[in-house]
Amino acid sequence: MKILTAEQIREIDLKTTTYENISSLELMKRASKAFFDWFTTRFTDKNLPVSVFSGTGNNGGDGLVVARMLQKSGYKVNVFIVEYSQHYSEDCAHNVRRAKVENIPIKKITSTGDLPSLSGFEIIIDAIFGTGLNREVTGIAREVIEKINRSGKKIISIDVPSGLSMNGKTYFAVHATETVTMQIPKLALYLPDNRNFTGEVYLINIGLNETAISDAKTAFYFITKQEIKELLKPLDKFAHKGTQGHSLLIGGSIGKMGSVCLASRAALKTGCGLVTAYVPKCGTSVLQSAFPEAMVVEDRNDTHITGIDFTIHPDAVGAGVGLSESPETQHAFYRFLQQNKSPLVIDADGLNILSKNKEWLALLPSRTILTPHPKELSRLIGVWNEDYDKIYKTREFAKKYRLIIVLKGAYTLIIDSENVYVNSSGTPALATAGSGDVLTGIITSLLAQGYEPLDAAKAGVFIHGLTANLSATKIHARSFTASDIIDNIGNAYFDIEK
Ligand SMILES: NC(=O)C1=CN([C@@H]2O[C@H](COP(=O)(O)OP(=O)(O)OC[C@H]3O[C@@H](n4cnc5c(N)ncnc54)[C@H](O)[C@@H]3O)[C@@H](O)[C@H]2O)[C@@H](O)CC1
Ligand SMILES: Nc1ncnc2c1ncn2[C@@H]1O[C@H](COP(=O)(O)OP(=O)(O)O)[C@@H](O)[C@H]1O
Ligand SMILES: [K+]
Repeated sequence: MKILTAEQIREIDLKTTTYENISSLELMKRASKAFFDWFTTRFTDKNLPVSVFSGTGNNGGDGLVVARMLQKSGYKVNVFIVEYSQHYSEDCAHNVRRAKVENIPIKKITSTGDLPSLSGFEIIIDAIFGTGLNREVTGIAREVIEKINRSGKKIISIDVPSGLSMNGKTYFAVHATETVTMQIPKLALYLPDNRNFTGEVYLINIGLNETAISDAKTAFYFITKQEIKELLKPLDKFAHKGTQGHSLLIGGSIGKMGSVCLASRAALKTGCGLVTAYVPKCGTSVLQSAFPEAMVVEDRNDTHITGIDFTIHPDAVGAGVGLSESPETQHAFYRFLQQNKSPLVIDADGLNILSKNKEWLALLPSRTILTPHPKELSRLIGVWNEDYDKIYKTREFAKKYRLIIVLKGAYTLIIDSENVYVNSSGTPALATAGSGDVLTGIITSLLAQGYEPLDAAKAGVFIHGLTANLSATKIHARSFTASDIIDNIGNAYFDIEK
């Protein structure tokens, strides 16, 4: 699904009205009805008093239509018009008149003295600014937003939290508890710098014209379940373990063998036919008792890897989990990179070793997948000022070395030399020890099964996150573990193929 800019969305709004021969007012009604449907499903108690804060643009217009629909269906609604400008958009002005006719209590806020008490309200609907914001919020709008943010009430933002910048760092905006955005994902809603503004983000379909959307050009995408469903390969009736791919996981050192166990088990549960772990001697019995399905190739050294020598021919290699950064291990890793021809995933200490020896990046096969968390990424590319800067620097880095970067986080980003994909699955339950090791195993397995590296990264990250969504009502987020991710990979496949 495309992520688009405010300008592109404006153009799609316009094309929708032209292609479908409807007025902009009609489109506003469609959008507001979609929000109303979401809201009335989410808040079924009509006695909860609702206040709608609307601006004077089309986002304010949406708020006014929503207020009318809510009052009509029995909710107690008050509207406050934040008059930051005396210029009203045509559709907003029309809906102010309609709201007055329908006797909705409306109060204008033009100066500090007009600020209302919020104590009588349970829910605040924020329709002050949408994607039309083009400068920092000042004056009365700022005062209102400060007051809303201090209220401690539930704040539901229409389209975007008012004040959120669509193309740069945001310093001041509504702190929404939930944001209900109109059909098209906006990048700003998924960036960690904005986590205090957006709250939980929901996408609602407002019936924008599909041709208009498909005409828009972008380098940013939001990964959906449907896309992952389309890229998964069917299981061949005559499949046998030799046709399903062989994953090799290289890693582990004394005290850190669990990481390789997790990655190897995740690889097998993701569906490759064979899994081999390459570990130091101390790891062999750990692996073979914890995970009998895996084969083990043993390093000559006891505590950490000192020479990566094997005779098997893996279809994909995942290297780095629990590896350690001892000088002998670094040297072994270097020699491995010089000889390796298999598709490759590198995580954890594998990334740290590369950060210390950046010239080795040139040895990586084209489309190698690196899976850093933000700290590991900064060791590779240096520091960044804010999220947009981080994304552009990462894309440059991916381009320079022809890599695919999986930047882990709440909305994991998959970045190659051209495009940026935002993952849509996952919950904070995934913030648990070994979660990243499991991801490495999943992606390595998909690579071994013959998926293109970008598809393996996208599907792997989505499946990993989905295990947490599917377990949300069965395992409390606080007690969800990396092993629970592995145990739910099958359920994730079921859910995607549904
Ligand atoms: N065609 C329509 O009627 C549709 C309307 N939609 C809604 O329309 C919104 C966009 O509406 P608009 O483009 O009218 O803009 P907004 O309602 O987001 O912005 C309000 C107005 O304030 C002005 N402004 C911008 N920054 C300001 C600042 N810091 N201080 C004071 N004034 C400022 C702008 O010139 C703009 O006219 C979307 O977010 C969405 O909610 C869409 O949902 C669906 C289609
Ligand atoms: N709040 C969150 N929401 C969704 N996913 C998360 C969240 N926190 C962490 N994750 C995911 O969990 C994994 C953690 O990986 P990593 O930091 O390498 O952990 P570890 O080193 O413990 O294995 C990543 O895939 C990341 O995207
Ligand atoms: K808003």
